Amino acid sequence: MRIGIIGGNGWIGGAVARALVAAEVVPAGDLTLSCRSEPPGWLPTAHWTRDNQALADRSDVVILSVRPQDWPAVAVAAPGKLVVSVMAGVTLADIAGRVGTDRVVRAMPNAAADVGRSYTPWTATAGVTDDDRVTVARLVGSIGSGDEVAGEAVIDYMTGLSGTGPAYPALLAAALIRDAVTHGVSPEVARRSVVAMLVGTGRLLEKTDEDPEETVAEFVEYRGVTAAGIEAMRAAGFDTAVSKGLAAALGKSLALGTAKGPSDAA
Ligand SMILES: NC(=O)c1ccc[n+]([C@@H]2O[C@H](COP(=O)([O-])OP(=O)(O)OC[C@H]3O[C@@H](n4cnc5c(N)ncnc54)[C@H](O)[C@@H]3O)[C@@H](O)[C@H]2O)c1
Ligand code: PRO
Repeated sequence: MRIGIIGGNGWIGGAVARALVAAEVVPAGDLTLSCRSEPPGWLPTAHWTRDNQALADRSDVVILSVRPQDWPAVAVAAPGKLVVSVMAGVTLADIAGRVGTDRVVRAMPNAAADVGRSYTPWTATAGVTDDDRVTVARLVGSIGSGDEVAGEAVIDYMTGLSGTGPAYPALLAAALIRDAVTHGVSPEVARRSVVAMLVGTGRLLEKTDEDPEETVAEFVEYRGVTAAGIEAMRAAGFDTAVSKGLAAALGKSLALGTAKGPSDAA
């Protein structure tokens, strides 16, 4: 199987490229990566090109990883081939029509792909075969875990949820660290303690399979220090702020699908 990544020099395209080779889904020589400028120097044995049509012609699977705003300028035909898009907002029908195939998948990874911990939901057109699903599961498995989900509405929503990857936990972490530092904790200790909290939380939730709602309830029922913190955060609008943030992210995700013009101008 030969794989091509349009936008292979980007944040996500590059992470996927390195993961595919590391997981031995494809040898570097069978990987084609397109970029708009000089090849960056990593994966030197992959085939680098500026010609997206040449990339599609020498690949069995084409991954689309340009920003949604740059998609209208990508002219590429991959008739009948499996095309996997990671682009926010851009629809299956748009891709199928432009590329000329009925085998299209929309997958939504996140930046933890860089450390093999992306959660990547995906959905497929009716033309996607059982063999294609096995291929997509291998692609997704190389950067972490994922699930096939029912329809594009779920992908559009998940773009603003799991697609944001480390962003919301980092937002919480930054607020926690800022507050700790204003209370006299050294920045190094604040950062180390908060990162340990995030990693520890992830590992605990994974290990116990506990619903986070139960974790919160357990601490609230304990009626101690943590309960006081949780209740004050909720009274100050924590849940509302999260809902509003997710609604804004969904709105942007839908709007990006109809975005026009180069990302540089966005
Ligand atoms: N960054 C994320 O966390 C994230 C998460 C999920 C999905 N995505 C999606 O992944 C896609 C890529 O995002 P990114 O963050 O990697 O962006 P990026 O800007 O880092 O990478 C995009 C790459 O595409 C290149 N490019 C643009 N037009 C091109 C063309 N015509 N031919 C070849 N290369 C071209 C750019 O030069 C750039 O290197 C986007 O559609 C985005 O919605 C990103
Ligand atoms: N990260 C990209 C963005 O912020 C796409 C989904 C999440 O647009």
